[in-house]
Amino acid sequence: MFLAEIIGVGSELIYGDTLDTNTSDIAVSLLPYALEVKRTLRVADDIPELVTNIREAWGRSRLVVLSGGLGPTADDVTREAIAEALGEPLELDQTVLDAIEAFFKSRGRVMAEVNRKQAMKIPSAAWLANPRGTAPGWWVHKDGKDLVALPGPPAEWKPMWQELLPKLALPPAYYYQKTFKTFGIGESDIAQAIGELFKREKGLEVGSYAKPSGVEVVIRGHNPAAPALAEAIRKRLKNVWGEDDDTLPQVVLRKLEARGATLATLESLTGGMLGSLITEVPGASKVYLGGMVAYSALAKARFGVPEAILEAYGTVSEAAARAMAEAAREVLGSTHALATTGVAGPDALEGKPVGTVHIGLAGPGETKVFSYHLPVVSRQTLRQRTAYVALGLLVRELG
Ligand SMILES: NC(=O)c1ccc[n+]([C@@H]2O[C@H](COP(=O)(O)O)[C@@H](O)[C@H]2O)c1
Repeated sequence: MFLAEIIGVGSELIYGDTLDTNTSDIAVSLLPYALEVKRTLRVADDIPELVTNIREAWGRSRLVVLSGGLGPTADDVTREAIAEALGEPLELDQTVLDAIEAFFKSRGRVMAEVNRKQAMKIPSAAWLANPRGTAPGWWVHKDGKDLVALPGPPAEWKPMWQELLPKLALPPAYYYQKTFKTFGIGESDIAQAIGELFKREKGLEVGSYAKPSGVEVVIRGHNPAAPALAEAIRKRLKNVWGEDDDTLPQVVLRKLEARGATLATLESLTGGMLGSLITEVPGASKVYLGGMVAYSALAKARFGVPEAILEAYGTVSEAAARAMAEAAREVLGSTHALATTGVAGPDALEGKPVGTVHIGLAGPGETKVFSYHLPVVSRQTLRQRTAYVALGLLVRELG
């Protein structure tokens, strides 16, 4: 297998002003080829640092892809760094300069002098047109290898890259990937269940990843034995609610729709997150009647939670969660309802510690309440986790 390396360029990637998704998106796009991406880098807008890294990557790899640093300002130095690393001069291309000027004119603006540098390239590079921006990319094919420089904005580089990929004539390879999505079990239990099948060998990799919607198990690799391994792992996993691109809200809605059921929500702790997750799915209206955010005791009472329950047990209680789910089901006339209540912090509430969560699930038969002490990472993650747990519980209940 040949190596491919991907370098994200920009100080903003190092400090997190912009989260780097480009290097992994490019790595994923290379999976169907016989190239191995063993490292991706993020490098500051610093010529010496870039030159060193480009030289190293170019020395050992079949393909080097850079993203970012092709803008017009002083901190955009990818072109200069490639020129120095490959030992070639930068030359102005009048045709490209005219095209950049025309791009500005078409938007009723005048090209600034700084944009001139975007029309510079080294002799061995071919231009990659960028119809969505002013920064054209470069494609260098030299010594049987390729180096590609793409602009940073995804809306600009993605179509350019899609067009270029077939032209690079990269060696194709068999590739398989399967993701199993689980609910309600931890990573260590999953490792236990998978046992000796949890392997990492040449061209075959099993990984488990904790996500807000539960632990995901991924089987991937270029090895033709991958599908059989995935099948064997699937047999050992319990609580799988979906695969690959499935999302929890999607699966909830699909299952409810299949049985002609409808859903309502009454949210306190999650303040609308549950409704928001559900309504992300196109066609949610076929199943989701709606929901209410009842953050105060007053709102809970107005939506039909008996005041006596709130007074006797508090708003963060099993009894409140039960009454909330039943009230939602009653008020909207749905077959099913979910309710959330809990303490997101920073302080304890009603004598209950941060992380206390009660989820009410009302169905045509009975109402169930699930109570948790979720790990307190932050207010936001606790609330998000609660919304996903509520959906996971409903999926499990629906079978
Ligand atoms: N019944 C509920 O779930 C409910 C409603 C309002 C606030 N709270 C909690 O009370 C505490 C104080 O709330 P605020 O930080 O929104 O003022 C937080 O921990 C919050 O999560 C819980």
